[in-house]
Amino acid sequence: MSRGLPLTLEQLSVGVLLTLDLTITPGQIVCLSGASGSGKSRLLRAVADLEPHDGDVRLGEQAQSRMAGHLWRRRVMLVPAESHWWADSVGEHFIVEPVMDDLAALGFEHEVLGWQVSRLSSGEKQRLALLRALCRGPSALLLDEPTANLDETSVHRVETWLMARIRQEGWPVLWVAHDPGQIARVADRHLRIEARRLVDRAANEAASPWT
Ligand SMILES: Nc1ncnc2c1ncn2[C@@H]1O[C@H](COP(=O)(O)OP(=O)(O)OP(=O)(O)O)[C@@H](O)[C@H]1O
Repeated sequence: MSRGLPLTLEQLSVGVLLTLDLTITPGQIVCLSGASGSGKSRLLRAVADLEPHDGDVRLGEQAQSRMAGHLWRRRVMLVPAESHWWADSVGEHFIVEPVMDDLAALGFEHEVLGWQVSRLSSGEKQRLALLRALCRGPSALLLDEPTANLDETSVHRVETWLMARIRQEGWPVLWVAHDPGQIARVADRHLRIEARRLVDRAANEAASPWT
């Protein structure tokens, strides 16, 4: 591992969130929790340079402010809670064809690439959007509730697959999660938005999703 680059938030502020400083090391999963509307998705969008913000983000030595947004997002890959699909078939959305091991790990056969997007369930869309993002060769991942639409078995399957790929590739990861069980399973560090700041919480600390 550790062939990846660190992702560093420097004096970042977006919306009501106060200035944030954070370094995510290669292969590290930082889970981000917080009440609904506390600013988790906006923070991820700012790190992806999709939302106006103050401060800067660095991937290794590369500053977001000195790179075109579309090039930055190829490296710092946001997987939003709601995936976007623009072509008719699943396969048309993959720049690089996924390997069988990854398809199988997510519960798909190769033929899924020929399926029409219109027939996909919300859980199938979510798993395929994750796979599509990882196939693009990112250097860092921003995951916004990546298992929100999945049943319990699929949640565990996706977590196992994601963690293995993250460790293998050395991606720094910011992962928005509501479920304390998931945070306990996947987080190397747990940050919670409280009173407009990021507060360190124990990864296995139970937290009400409403507070
Ligand atoms: N472009 C914008 N301009 C102003 N306010 C915005 C903008 N986008 C989002 N907001 C507001 O910022 C707040 C944080 O939104 P955000 O989507 O980040 O919440 P969240 O923590 O991800 O919530 P949830 O867990 O419900 O998804 C919300 O009150 C939202 O209405």
